[in-house]
Amino acid sequence: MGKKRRREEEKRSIHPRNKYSGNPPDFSLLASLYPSFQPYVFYSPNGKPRIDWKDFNATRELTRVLLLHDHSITWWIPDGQLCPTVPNRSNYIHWIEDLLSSDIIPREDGVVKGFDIGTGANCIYPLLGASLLGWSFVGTDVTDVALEWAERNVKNNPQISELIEIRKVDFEEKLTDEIENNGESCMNMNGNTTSSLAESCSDESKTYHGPPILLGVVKAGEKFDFCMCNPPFFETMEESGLNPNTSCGGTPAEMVCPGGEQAFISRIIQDSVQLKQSFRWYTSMVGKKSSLKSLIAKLREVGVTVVKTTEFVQGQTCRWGIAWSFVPPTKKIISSHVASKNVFTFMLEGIQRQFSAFHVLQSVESFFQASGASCKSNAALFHVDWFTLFEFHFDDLNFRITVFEQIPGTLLVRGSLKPGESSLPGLLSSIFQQLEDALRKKFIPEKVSTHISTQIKHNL
Ligand SMILES: C[S@@+](CC[C@H](N)C(=O)[O-])C[C@H]1O[C@@H](n2cnc3c(N)ncnc32)[C@H](O)[C@@H]1O
Repeated sequence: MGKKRRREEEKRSIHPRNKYSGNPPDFSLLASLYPSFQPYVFYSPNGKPRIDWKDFNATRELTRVLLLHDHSITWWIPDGQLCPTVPNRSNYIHWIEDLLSSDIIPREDGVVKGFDIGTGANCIYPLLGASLLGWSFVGTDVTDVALEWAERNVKNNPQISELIEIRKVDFEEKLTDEIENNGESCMNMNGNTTSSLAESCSDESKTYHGPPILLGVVKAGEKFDFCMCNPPFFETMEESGLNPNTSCGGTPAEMVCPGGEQAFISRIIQDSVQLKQSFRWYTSMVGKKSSLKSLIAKLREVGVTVVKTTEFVQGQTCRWGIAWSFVPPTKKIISSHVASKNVFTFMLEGIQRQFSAFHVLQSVESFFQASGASCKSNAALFHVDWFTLFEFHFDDLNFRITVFEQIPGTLLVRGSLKPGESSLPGLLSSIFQQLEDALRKKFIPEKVSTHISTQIKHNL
């Protein structure tokens, strides 16, 4: 990879507020300051300090010294437990920070309260969130080793320990319920997947049968600003492609769950439907793009008000973040027709749920075809931050219509002249008005349409 490309990759992979953005860990400096790190550092022929990323002891020691040096956190995990990379994990924290400070949903003041699903022995998110941003956390887990070490990691940091509660997911009772209601569960009492049970669950491979995640763990009346989760991504250890004893560690209890991430996050979605606004934002990491797409489809079905996604590039791997909310979005009253000389836009709000951006695009196409124009549609692929982009060209006028899906039920329709074109803006404006009328008529129930246009009138 060329230098320029590598720099671009690095830029893409790290959040601008991340401590390590433009300032990667200096192994040489760390080795000189922390003698215990020294044995893991070697120098490549060009004199660059390196560590062996396949050596669990090296990655664990790096995490330990980074947390100590840059965050004043005292930290440790036992052999084989999942070892987090500090810069990567910080990206997720900063993304949540962005969500909380955006005005997508109304902001709230006060100490931010987070809920870390499956905090692990490493307890990385609460430790980072509390030390970087002063957030308070409930961190949950199911395994004894995770709970014991998460507690230790909190207690060893008295400067933030008041901010973090480690909560055991009490699933013995629930397990009994599950057995009564659903037959067998796929987890044993220590949160490990037992192979015979896992096999017996394979028929319902995408259904989660494990311990509770949010419902039954969140206490009555509790409110959180967000939940976050680095879920067990895989259905089997083979799928994870990881040897539990190498590199960044990861035991089956940490990496695997029957049905994989799809089942695990689907349960979070199910729980969120019950808990609704007990959380302002529900979020999770997602490991596969295919899961991301079907999770977004599920979210549409359950009627969330907002969905956001992001991409986390982590070395060779790419992960996604998904966030949703049931809090009504901050209403942005946008003038029905914002027109510059060459760009025309309007919002379609309150679209009936059975219609997607794709249906709107098809109608745009039919609208132009009906008037004899020749057009070519191009459904481009799904993008970061969940807007779906479709383009098509109205050849004679060299006009492009783009339909952006902003949040479920709200689309932005944008029409623009191709760069360098100076066609007849008056004509375009009139065509665009007719298009808006046709789309409103087709996709927006009359009541909503009247309500929105009244609001627009009052706010102009
Ligand atoms: C991939 S690890 C993530 C650990 C840590 N958060 C990190 O990012 O490195 C997933 C964790 O979820 C835990 N877990 C599995 N099922 C759970 C449940 N129902 N509730 C809470 N934690 C669970 C596992 O024990 C494991 O520690």
